[in-house]
Amino acid sequence: MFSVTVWIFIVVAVLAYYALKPKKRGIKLPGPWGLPLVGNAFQIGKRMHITLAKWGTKYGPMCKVKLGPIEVVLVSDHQMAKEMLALDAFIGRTTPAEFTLYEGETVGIINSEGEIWEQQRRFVVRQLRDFGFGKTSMESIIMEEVNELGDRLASLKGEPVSNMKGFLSLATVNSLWSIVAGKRYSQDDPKLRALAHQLSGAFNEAGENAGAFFIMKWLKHILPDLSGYNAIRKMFAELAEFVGNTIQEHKNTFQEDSPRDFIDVYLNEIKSTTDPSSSFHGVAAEKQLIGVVADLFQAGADAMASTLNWAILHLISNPEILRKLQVEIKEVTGNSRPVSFSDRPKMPYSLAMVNELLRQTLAPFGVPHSVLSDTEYKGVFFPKGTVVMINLHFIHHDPKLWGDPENFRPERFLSPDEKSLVKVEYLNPFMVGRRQCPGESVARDTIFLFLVNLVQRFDLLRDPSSPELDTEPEIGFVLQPKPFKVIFQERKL
Ligand code: HEM
Repeated sequence: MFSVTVWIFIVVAVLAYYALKPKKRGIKLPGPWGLPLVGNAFQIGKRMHITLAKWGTKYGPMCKVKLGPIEVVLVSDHQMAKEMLALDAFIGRTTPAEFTLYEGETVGIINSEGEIWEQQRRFVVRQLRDFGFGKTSMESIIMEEVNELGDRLASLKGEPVSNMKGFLSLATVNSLWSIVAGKRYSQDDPKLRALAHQLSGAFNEAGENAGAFFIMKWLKHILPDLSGYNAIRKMFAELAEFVGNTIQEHKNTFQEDSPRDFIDVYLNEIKSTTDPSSSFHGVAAEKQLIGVVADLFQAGADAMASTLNWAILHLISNPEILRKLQVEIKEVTGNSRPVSFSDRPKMPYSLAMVNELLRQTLAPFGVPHSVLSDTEYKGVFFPKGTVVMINLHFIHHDPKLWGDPENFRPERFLSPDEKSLVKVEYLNPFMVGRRQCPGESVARDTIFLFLVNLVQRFDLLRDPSSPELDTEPEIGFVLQPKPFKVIFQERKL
């Protein structure tokens, strides 16, 4: 045991150390007071987007929130968000190592930074923009899924559907899988169900159960099962193995001069890369490919299915919107053919509907950013590593910008005569700046084609035996509709 003198010496030494240690400049911003270790976790509660919307109003365009021990700068002003995300200093990522594909290794786009991110992102943006392998176009791939989904819904002959999201997930995973891996399944094939679970469902389940762990990562050492840590690592290991096997199958049948899909084009890029410093060089690049494929599914498949699921719920809650869509579709196609991409310029109401759906904001804060190097913005000092979150749901529901944000009203994106679409600069569901979602056009194209073609073929009705419809989102990281039932009644066109 130490003597009293030694104790006094230790205490004085520790106090002197902290007193004399050079102070790192903190972030000087207003914000709610938090507890040590857990920060504002208890004040935030289960509906984080609602609490952070209140703080956005109370503390202004930039404030400081503590998620566990992590200080986060919350940006609640669209103009500021736009300016900040255009600056190189703010495009870092902050995803904890435990939540990445290979714990602590940088692969793919979403969680990478620097050269790897630049190279992988540039490649993906180019491939998604110039999409087309052989004779396959993006439109034909999406329409194949739209038509099969329509046939499946028609075969129910008016039976209420209680798992609309399930139907939509199979269709959107199938279309992304066709783009990425050149293969589609029948939508009732159990192999597709397994694929959808592996590529996006398991990620959501593991993520939803790990909310507390995300904030308090030390939980993994004491409660690896209960905290969700083990489930997350298992999910990533299975995902990497699954995508790795698909890539191996491609390598076995690969023909350099006739790429069939995204994976083949990527394998070609690896083959032609001679620069050893490139992330496309050699065997290591195959890990990058696994990371990129995993990113495309985790970022894309569920977001599209969930947005369409919201569309169905809003259509049965607002039959007037359904009618307006059907009128526009009839005017453009005469209902004698399906709607195609080329019809879009003549369909302002349908495009406004897509915008209004995206305004609902599935991921209320997008994907958090981090500061790459000490920097100053608007007189505020941001130390390297500061986490920055955009209060996107708040911006998309700020009464000062939208007037009646609580109403679902596609007309807000139309000119007063409702004949043309109006660009609204504070609608940014795909975020802005250098990290802006590279899947925006795939997402918009997919949502548009599914929505208008389903609405052309069916009347959507609420199930009279179901309780009142509720358009408040379910509690969770991602804002999903609460369970509902819908009846698809085929129209006589
Ligand atoms: C409704 C559909 C979608 C929405 C609302 C959406 C939204 C977003 C948002 C908010 C971000 C974060 C941007 C940032 O960090 O500032 C993002 C990133 C990303 N999205 Fe999407 N997305 C959708 C669909 C897709 C699709 C279909 C794909 C792929 C085909 C995709 C691929 C990605 C990727 C790879 C990133 C990471 C970009 C980077 O870190 O550089 N997304 N998305």
